[in-house]
Amino acid sequence: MTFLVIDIGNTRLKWGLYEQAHPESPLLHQGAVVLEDIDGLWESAWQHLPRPEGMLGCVVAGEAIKRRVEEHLNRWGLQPRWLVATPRAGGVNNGYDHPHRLGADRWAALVGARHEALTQGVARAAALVIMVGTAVTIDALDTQGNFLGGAIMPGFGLMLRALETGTAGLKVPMGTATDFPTNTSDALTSGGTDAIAGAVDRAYRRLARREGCDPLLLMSGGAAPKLLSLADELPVRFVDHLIFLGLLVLAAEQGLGRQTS
Ligand SMILES: Nc1ncnc2c1ncn2[C@@H]1O[C@H](COP(=O)(O)OP(=O)(O)O)[C@@H](O)[C@H]1O
Ligand SMILES: CC(C)(COP(=O)(O)O)[C@@H](O)C(=O)NCCC(=O)O
Ligand SMILES: [K+]
Repeated sequence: MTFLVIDIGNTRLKWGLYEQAHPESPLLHQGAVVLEDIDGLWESAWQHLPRPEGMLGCVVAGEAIKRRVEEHLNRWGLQPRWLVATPRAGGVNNGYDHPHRLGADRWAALVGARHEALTQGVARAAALVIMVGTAVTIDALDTQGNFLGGAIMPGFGLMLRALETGTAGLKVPMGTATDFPTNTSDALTSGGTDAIAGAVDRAYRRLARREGCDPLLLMSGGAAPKLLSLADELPVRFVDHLIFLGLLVLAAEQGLGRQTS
């Protein structure tokens, strides 16, 4: 069999085709498209895949996008299943005031992170989960797998666009992050990088203090490579497929391996 996982964010749809609905399953095929190109997803990629026997997805991009993807899934006769955050699943307790209002992508990433943390040994099982996409989220898991809460801030693109539209003098090309920027492009890129890195640093220290140990620091998302330099200061691990991993853990738990259409 094969099992499809989908992560639809506010910028891109990411998909992965796995051998089975299981966290240790091999990844067979994967791809990503920006939301503007979603209508071509069947012709460009999915029609060439072996038909998945089941799927689980998370979507934070809204109903219209979700329905367009469901039309593609229908061509396989595949019943769409979209994750909603719950009070407890995949070994994680959801501490959000209204658990179901937590973004499904954050929920999947937390479940994936908990799975990662446990495979590293209980002493280091607290984790900080950073997703760097359209927005940046910084979510904390304690040593027991309780999601304590987490912050949302604008991602690189949103920060730059806000500065561009809100000022007259900041319409410049992308720059490079440096310690002491000496031109507008570098100043903007450095500002965005420091804003995110500084927020991560604060959250990391806060969680370490609370849990009395060094948390696992996991970073994922399309723009995570822009924060590579953070590894000079913090023990950050870049993980490619944290959301896919969480979706597989949850799919296995829900017995979605063999869905009927
Ligand atoms: N081909 C690409 N098209 C658009 N953004 C890209 C691309 N490659 C990397 N990125 C970066 O990744 C970010 C989107 O990351 P992603 O995790 O897909 O976000 P989301 O889950 O919010 O859709 C963009 O803001 C951009 O910085
Ligand atoms: C925080 C998010 C906008 C992140 O979206 P992304 O950057 O992945 O496109 C998304 O997880 C969301 O809409 N969450 C719902 C609100 C919440 O989590 O509190
Ligand atoms: K995301």
